[in-house]
Amino acid sequence: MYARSGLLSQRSCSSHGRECATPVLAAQRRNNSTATKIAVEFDQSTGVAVMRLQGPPVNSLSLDFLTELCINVEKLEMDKNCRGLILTSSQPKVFSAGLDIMEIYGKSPERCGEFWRAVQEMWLKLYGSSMVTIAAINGSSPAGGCLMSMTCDYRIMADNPRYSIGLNETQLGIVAPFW
Ligand SMILES: CC/C=C\C/C=C\CCC/C=C/CC(=O)SCCNC(=O)CCNC(=O)[C@H](O)C(C)(C)COP(=O)(O)OP(=O)(O)OC[C@H]1O[C@@H](n2cnc3c(N)ncnc32)[C@H](O)[C@@H]1OP(=O)(O)O
Repeated sequence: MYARSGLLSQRSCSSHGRECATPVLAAQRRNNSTATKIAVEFDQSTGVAVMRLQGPPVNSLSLDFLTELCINVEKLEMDKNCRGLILTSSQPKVFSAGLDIMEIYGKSPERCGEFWRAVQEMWLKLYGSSMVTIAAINGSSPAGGCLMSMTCDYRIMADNPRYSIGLNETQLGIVAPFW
């Protein structure tokens, strides 16, 4: 979902010194899902977009989720009026539970490869963004959730002792591929 006044066209541009993505994007080619796991509100007057993660129950990062996230970041990146992006969660108590472990458990090497490429695409898009990016971490954010927030320029976390954040994935026997 991308809510703002006016239509967002997928044009090539170089405003604000940015090189924009080509109109046909890798993430878009991959996206078959119609469900919306990301809601974006763009405030024209401030130039700041708020991206809410709304994948129940815990915003786990599935291939569909990552694809939708990348498409939305790309769209905002192409909008010369958008200068800032706040990433936050609509789910109670959880920012993101990290990678959807069902996407890697018992899957073929090809499928795992596709999934890890999508993970890489996500953090490269956020880390390389020309927008000022802020993770408003309003819940727990283990492993891939922590990675996602680390790729933002700034992080602010809700002060609640029940919320945790960190790279705990080795406890599950998961080692990120060599990038
Ligand atoms: C620039 C950077 C370069 C390099 C970076 C280097 C390294 C980065 C590597 C990143 C790698 C990441 C790997 C991963 O992310 S693996 C996933 C790790 N995640 C976890 O271990 C989280 C486990 N979950 C929890 O701790 C809790 O669920 C949580 C605190 C998030 C929420 O707790 P709550 O009590 O609110 O809910 P639950 O009842 O526990 O869960 C609800 C249902 O959600 C399911 N669930 C939870 N987490 C996941 C997940 N990750 N994937 C899929 N499903 C998940 C859980 O099983 C429950 O399901 P049901 O039982 O209701 O069916």
